[in-house]
Amino acid sequence: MATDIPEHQRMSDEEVLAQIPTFLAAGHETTSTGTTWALYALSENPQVQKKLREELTTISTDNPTMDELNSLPYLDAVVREVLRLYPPVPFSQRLTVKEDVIPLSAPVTDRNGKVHEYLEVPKGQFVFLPILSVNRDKKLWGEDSLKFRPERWESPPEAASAIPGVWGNMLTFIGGPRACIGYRFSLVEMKALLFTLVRAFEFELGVPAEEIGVSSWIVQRPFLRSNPEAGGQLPLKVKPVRRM
Ligand code: HEM
Repeated sequence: MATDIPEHQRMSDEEVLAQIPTFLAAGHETTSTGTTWALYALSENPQVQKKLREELTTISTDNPTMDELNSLPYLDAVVREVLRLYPPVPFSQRLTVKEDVIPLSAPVTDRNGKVHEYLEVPKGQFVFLPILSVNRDKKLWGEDSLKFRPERWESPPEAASAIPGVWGNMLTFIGGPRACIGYRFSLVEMKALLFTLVRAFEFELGVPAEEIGVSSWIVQRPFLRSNPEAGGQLPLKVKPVRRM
């Protein structure tokens, strides 16, 4: 236990141990799945993979520092685009603890034709947070919102800046006081993994793209449509990169 902080702020061994399942579920599954989707997107977009590899080989060490990883603009754009298009946590929800009013940026018409300038929510109401839908919304991201295009981060659309996410104008890590506490760590972790993998190997899908489905529960993962019982998987062909 840390002795350099006041006693009332110290955590007991029991409290520290109780964090482990959270960190395994919230920290490991999400980042590993995000990296899996990055390899999927790079396999489906060989020209992006090539451009990324060219940038990664400008660094002379195999063990870059965090600052070196963060200095690579195309790696940053690739990670942003992966986490926009394939957010590992596709949705969440909240339960209102008191009656409230949700302001709207523009009026909405409900299925009965009634126009709402704002939404009234009663106490005890579940509110669905559509992370994936907001990250892919054509009204926010443009007509090519479903396309994997890291170059969009050179000038992100004005409309997306209104998304109240804690990071990157997207809802991938949610926003507000209960946003993801591990997002900075996971970003640099994904960058470090991609740095090492993409410098060393070329990736191609090991099955036709139509074979790959998306299973979505808390974390969304790829699976094989011909073998859903086997659970999450992404077969890839991996070849060592030949350095001249
Ligand atoms: C790509 C990787 C990650 C994604 C997409 C992600 C996503 C999220 C999301 C969406 C939430 C909000 C869930 C909700 O309240 O409904 C969340 C919360 C949380 N995340 Fe992450 N996360 C990632 C990585 C990490 C890492 C690496 C850690 C820890 C090392 C972590 C720890 C947590 C914790 C403890 C919370 C709960 C925060 C709270 O309720 O106050 N996450 N994460």
